[in-house]
Amino acid sequence: MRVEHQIRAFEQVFNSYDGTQPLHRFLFTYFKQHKQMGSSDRRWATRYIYSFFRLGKALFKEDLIARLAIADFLCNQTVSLVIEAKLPQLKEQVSLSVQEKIALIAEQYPLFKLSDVFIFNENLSKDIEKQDFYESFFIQPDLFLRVKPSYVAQLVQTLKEAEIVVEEVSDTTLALPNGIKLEKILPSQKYYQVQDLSSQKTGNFFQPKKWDYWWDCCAASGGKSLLLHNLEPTVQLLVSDVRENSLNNLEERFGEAGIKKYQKKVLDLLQNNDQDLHHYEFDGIILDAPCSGSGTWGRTPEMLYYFDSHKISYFSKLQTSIAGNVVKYLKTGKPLIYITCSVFKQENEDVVTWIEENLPVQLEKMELISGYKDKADTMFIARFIKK
Ligand SMILES: C[S@@+](CC[C@H](N)C(=O)[O-])C[C@H]1O[C@@H](n2cnc3c(N)ncnc32)[C@H](O)[C@@H]1O
Repeated sequence: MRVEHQIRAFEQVFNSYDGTQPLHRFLFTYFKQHKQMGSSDRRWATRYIYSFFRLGKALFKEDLIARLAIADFLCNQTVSLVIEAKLPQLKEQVSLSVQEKIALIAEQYPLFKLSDVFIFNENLSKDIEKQDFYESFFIQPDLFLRVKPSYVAQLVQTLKEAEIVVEEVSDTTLALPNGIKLEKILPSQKYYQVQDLSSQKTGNFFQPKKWDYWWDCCAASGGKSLLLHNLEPTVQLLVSDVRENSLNNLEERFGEAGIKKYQKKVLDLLQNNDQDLHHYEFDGIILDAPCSGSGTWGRTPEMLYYFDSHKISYFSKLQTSIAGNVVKYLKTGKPLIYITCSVFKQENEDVVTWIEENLPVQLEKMELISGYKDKADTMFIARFIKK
């Protein structure tokens, strides 16, 4: 009976969700509207729906609940009622590694193809190691903190006292399991920022100089600006975004981090902004471009199921247009940092080629930051120098 109850709850969630909003937001509203679901019901429905989407389009023609059982088996280290009911022959193997479990599923379901987990294969950036990348979808990424070095020990102790498993990835980075209510354990963000490991690594490309004037032109809530400030606190900053809301969040985060001196503008970079910017000349521009976000789908696996590949060329056009509109405000000899959290060639290498061919800059270096190996996001970064 209980397994049928869980399956019914899963089916109702699955049938009510159409992929138009992020799954976590949908679930928040859904559970509010279905008050009869107790905390255990909510927990199981959440585990099942997330596991289900992590399977992407693999075994698409199989029965829905058989796919749920397979997905739940691949994504979790503990047995569920659905695994017991639908895959009883594998329930003893649930704590094996993802690779071993994939091999077992492939043995029992000859039509299983790992590449169907991520069906947008032909579009991948060239440095993605496909096998590792596909396998990464069955493991939930970690939550990463960027911490001021002198506060690492203190933070680690507080987290351990709260019985959180914490890994010191570097002398400024901590990794925690996802789903922790961090604001309850570490309420002040004065000494740390939540920032993905790969996003932290983009800082290696910035190389700011003392008293430089930089523009973070797609700043959103300021992740890259905070990183830049951390690397070189004397840098003067202009932050802009088309969304005023995001800049309000930025203001709050900057306040908490103690950054007071910066300029902020709401700018649509698809428009001509000369009226606002004609006298500006920057020593560095960070273009953390709007993109498909495909390097972050380990956190939003519903996208494996609902993403429409036509959007890739839409983003690619947006990226080249924005690049074309910002480069003129860069001083000669100074860097343009182009960043995406995408795994698609059209948003990464192809945009780099377009920029090199059409704008007065020269590529210095580029890199795919393969977060899929580190339970982190996958990102792409290129550093150009203005000619
Ligand atoms: C990847 S996010 C930036 C993330 C941010 N840099 C960080 O580290 O947290 C891309 C941003 O580009 C902004 N954007 C999209 N279209 C834009 C446009 N036409 N002009 C300016 N900003 C735009 C979005 O609002 C979004 O905040």
